[in-house]
Amino acid sequence: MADIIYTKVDEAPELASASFLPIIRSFAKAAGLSIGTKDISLAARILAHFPEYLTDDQKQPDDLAELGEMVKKPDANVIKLPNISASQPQLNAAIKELQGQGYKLPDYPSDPQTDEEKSVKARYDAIKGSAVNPVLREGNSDRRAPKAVKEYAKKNPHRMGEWLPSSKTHVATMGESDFRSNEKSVTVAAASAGTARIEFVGKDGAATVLKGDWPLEEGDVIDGTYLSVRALADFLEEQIAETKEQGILFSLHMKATMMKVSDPIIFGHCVKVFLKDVFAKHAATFAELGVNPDLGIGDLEAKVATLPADKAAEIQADLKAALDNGPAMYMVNSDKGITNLHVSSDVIIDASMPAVIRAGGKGWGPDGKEADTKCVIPDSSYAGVYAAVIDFCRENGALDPAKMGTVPNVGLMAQKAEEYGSHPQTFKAPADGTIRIVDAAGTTLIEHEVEEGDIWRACRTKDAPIRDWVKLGVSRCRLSGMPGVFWLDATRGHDAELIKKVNAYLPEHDTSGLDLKIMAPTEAAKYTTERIARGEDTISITGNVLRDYLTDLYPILEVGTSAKMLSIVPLMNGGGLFETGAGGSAPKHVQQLQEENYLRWDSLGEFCALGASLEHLANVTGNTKAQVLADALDIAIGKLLDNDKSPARKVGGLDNRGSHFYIALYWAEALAAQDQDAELKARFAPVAEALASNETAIVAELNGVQGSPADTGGYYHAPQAKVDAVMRPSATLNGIIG
Ligand SMILES: NC(=O)C1=CN([C@@H]2O[C@H](COP(=O)(O)OP(=O)(O)OC[C@H]3O[C@@H](n4cnc5c(N)ncnc54)[C@H](OP(=O)(O)O)[C@@H]3O)[C@@H](O)[C@H]2O)C=CC1
Ligand SMILES: O=C(O)CCC(=O)C(=O)O
Ligand SMILES: [Mg+2]
Repeated sequence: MADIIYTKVDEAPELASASFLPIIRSFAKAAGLSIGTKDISLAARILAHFPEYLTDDQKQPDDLAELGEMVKKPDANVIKLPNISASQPQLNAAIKELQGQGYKLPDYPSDPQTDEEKSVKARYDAIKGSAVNPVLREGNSDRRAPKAVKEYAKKNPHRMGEWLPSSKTHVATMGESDFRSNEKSVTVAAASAGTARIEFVGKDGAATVLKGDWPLEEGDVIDGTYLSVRALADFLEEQIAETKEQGILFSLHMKATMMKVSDPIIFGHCVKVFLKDVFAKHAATFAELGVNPDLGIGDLEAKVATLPADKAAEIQADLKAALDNGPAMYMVNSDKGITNLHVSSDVIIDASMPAVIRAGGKGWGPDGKEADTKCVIPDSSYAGVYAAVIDFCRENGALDPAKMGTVPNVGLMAQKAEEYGSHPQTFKAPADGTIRIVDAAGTTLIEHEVEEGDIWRACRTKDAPIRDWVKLGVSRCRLSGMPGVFWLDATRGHDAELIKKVNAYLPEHDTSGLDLKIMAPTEAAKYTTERIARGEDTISITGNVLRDYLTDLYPILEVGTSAKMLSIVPLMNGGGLFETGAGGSAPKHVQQLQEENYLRWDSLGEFCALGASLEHLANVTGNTKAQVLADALDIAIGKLLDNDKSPARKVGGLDNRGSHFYIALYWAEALAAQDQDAELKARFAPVAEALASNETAIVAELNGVQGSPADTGGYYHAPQAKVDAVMRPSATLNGIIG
């Protein structure tokens, strides 16, 4: 096995890897270290699941499954870049691209009839959404801004939009009949351990098993809850009308990728309510076309375009009228007419809400201008966190990155904890009736009365990850000297169970002198935000959803982007998973590369993860050369920041490739300057010299390609040779690295 596994992913980070991975390999080789790769891209995951449709040389191993086993072993050392968590439209597009390249994959069967179609659909559904991270995250999460990054941001504060007291931007949430308010939770007792089932009981008393083999262990915290779709539709209708009266933008913020079963349905309800008249008037045509509102307005438009011209024109006119008559919508791309409701994966709450707050409470309207917006977050479990930060900014003005404190996060996520592991236990109620969890002994643990279409889900949080999370929280507070807040709400079913466990496990650790609190999320957000405004630091110790939300929210306000985060997953069996940054795969960046051969992706997250991975390797194996590489890289990162060699946003500046040249230069210089390892010193002195003396030529070669379109030969499955040609345009640099 290679010493370090670097994942092959999608979109912007994968483009960046084409440029950065050869540099890593070249430096690591000098220390006798090998870097392997595992392909967890969307395309590779599709190909791995359909071998019988492929020729022998098209077949691919299931790298994700292999990695999933690897992370359970003590010697695991994996650098994990962000990958696509595919929405249905993205999955369809990837299948189409692969088919076009000669892979005879089946289409996604939306209405499977035969056994084969059912098997195909089940396999595609397993690839959809957040199908990678939950498999690899066999540990809890430690995300924080590295010291050098935080100091750089204070000295060079990024632009923040102005917050005015008159801002009408606000959060709207249901507050009743939603997941938060219907939640029931129990900690599994010894008598309930074993295989539980989840079943639906109709009004006639007949029971149908929705999920038959749900293994529960003593100590697991399980929750069941549902969101009433009748209440949801009423709520959305009110909010849409109110947005129009308020004269602001309408925006919906969901996590349709990670919450791949529930959130596309909620998104679909919003599409249907927003376009109520269109769906009513054209019900028959939409049924014939197979229109599914969960797939968004984008899919609807594509299907309508296949109709005879006059019919298509009629529906298009009605659609336009509906959009014109409703409140102005928050846009993904106003130039191209892409609305918030086009594709469920275009607006993802962890990235979208912080962007609104960073911009002073503004979103982009259909007229291409910034405006205040209503942020609709239907479920009220965590909506109050954003409301608290928005209220704070409205009252106190924008936070100041030059002065603000920092909010590292310790997140409970191991072993598919909480909501993010709930997909296999999420169901649309087939009719009016009851959904219940029945334990192995036949006792009902949790039950809810539901109406047809209601979205019901059950989550599980295993005991060992909770215990490990409490330990990690205490240890981060001890090491950093910062106070820590457990964001848990005693009035919520699940959190009340967790509070009992936190109180039981805290005494296992030395907490003397530590400032540890438990606060409900909205209060915790207020408290933490008031503290950062005063320049004070606070660790947030949270569940899985808040881990996701807060590790974009605070970093985006503090340092401008979550790309610069150190994102460590200490694996429960002793290995290390090093995630790169806390953000995603930035589809916008790929578009920019295709249009003008400029990649503004910032690889700082990769640099930090690589440093942490090398350090972990040195600690575990005693390889001192790995430690020397890590120390030198740390110096190089500091220098890169000080000298402003991170990518700029626009053509003309230094882009991703240029920043990789500088990290290589500074890394080589630091290795040449150190005295711990003479061999590495001698090896890298001429490399540093060659890079430094060719700086002007290399930067000219790298920047010279900017400004015209770039063709990588594919989006989801681009041929490596073409990507390499685009991403490695400097023959001089390639020569030195090679
Ligand atoms: N760990 C993982 O595997 C994750 C995967 N994802 C997946 O990524 C895809 C896109 O998600 P989305 O919500 O749009 O989030 P992204 O983080 O990909 O994009 C949001 C915006 O954040 C900024 N950004 C993020 N990373 C960087 C970086 N390294 N350098 C510079 N800017 C950056 C960019 O904004 P700007 O340039 O305008 O400032 C970008 O347009 C989805 O498929 C999602 O599921 C999302 C999160 C984590
Ligand atoms: O797995 C995903 O879909 C996204 C993960 C994410 O956003 C995060 O971990 O911060
Ligand atoms: Mg996230």
